[in-house]
Amino acid sequence: MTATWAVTAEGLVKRFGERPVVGGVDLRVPSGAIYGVLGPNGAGKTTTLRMLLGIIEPDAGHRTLLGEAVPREASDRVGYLPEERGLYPTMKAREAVAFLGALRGLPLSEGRRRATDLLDRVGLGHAVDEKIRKLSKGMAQLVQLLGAIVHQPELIVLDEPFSGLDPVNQEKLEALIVGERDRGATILFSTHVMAHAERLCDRLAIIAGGKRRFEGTVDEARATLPSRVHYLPRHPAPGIAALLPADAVPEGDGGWRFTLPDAGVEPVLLPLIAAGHGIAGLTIERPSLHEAFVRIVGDHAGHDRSAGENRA
Ligand SMILES: Nc1ncnc2c1ncn2[C@@H]1O[C@H](COP(=O)(O)OP(=O)(O)OP(=O)(O)O)[C@@H](O)[C@H]1O
Repeated sequence: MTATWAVTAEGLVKRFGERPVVGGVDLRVPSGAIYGVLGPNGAGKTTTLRMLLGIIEPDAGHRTLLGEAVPREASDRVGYLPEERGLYPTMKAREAVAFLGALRGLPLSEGRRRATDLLDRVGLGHAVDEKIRKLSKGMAQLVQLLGAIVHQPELIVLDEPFSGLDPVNQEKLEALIVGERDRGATILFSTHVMAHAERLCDRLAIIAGGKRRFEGTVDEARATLPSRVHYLPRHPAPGIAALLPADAVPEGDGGWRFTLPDAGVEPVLLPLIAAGHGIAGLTIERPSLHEAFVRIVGDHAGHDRSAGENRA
């Protein structure tokens, strides 16, 4: 049966001691989507993923994984890159990938065949017979990631998969994630780097302070902040400020910046043109996901920072 939702969670709660680290998170990850769980350090992303996978039990709430109410029953259909990286240092790269696949039910011979192709795809074809301890940290991380997808799981869960990778390997990983989605898999990954989420996510949730603060598409997240207008008059002259919106501020280049009014920019421009100021330049700047994230988590960042410090 193909579930509409690869993952669902309702009111997930986890306490460590007295402190609720996850305080009632709801999630619905559509099958076949790339879904990002975004949040600052200490927000509760890893704890949430671990509860979804059945690695730890929630103190309250319900979740389903590929339609299973007991997540472990779906484990052969899931691939997982945990936050803690680690492979047997004496194992060779191809063997390590095949071994991780075998843990999820893939025959070793098939795992080795697929491992060779996968390693080639990420530019590690030369390292198939290299021992893990001889690989760089980033290369070993890619090997571990291939081990999470070699059995072609329906759901791939990646905890901060981009951290520790150089820009070239980050691009390879992005391509790999898109390739897996195109194969039909669902990808759920956590990150606090907005650029990857902005490029990859079909949908995303932002959690901070153990609570979900936003759920939707990247565009919907960006639309939580108004767009800004940069207007450069052709003929700046005294009195122009009176024709501009109240929040307009002058810029060093002779232009003005203001919030895009609900009615659009035209009602602002028409009087400026009529008064002879003209238009030498006009840009409507949409907020980035980074800016939306900072605003959405802003109120809760202090709490999350102190939580992160507690752990260190
Ligand atoms: N086993 C544990 N015992 C006690 N506290 C824990 C445990 N695991 C996590 N925490 C605390 O729970 C909070 C959330 O941690 P978690 O790792 O889920 O956050 P995160 O969003 O993944 O953070 P990061 O981006 O820094 O990895 C942190 O304050 C952390 O110290």
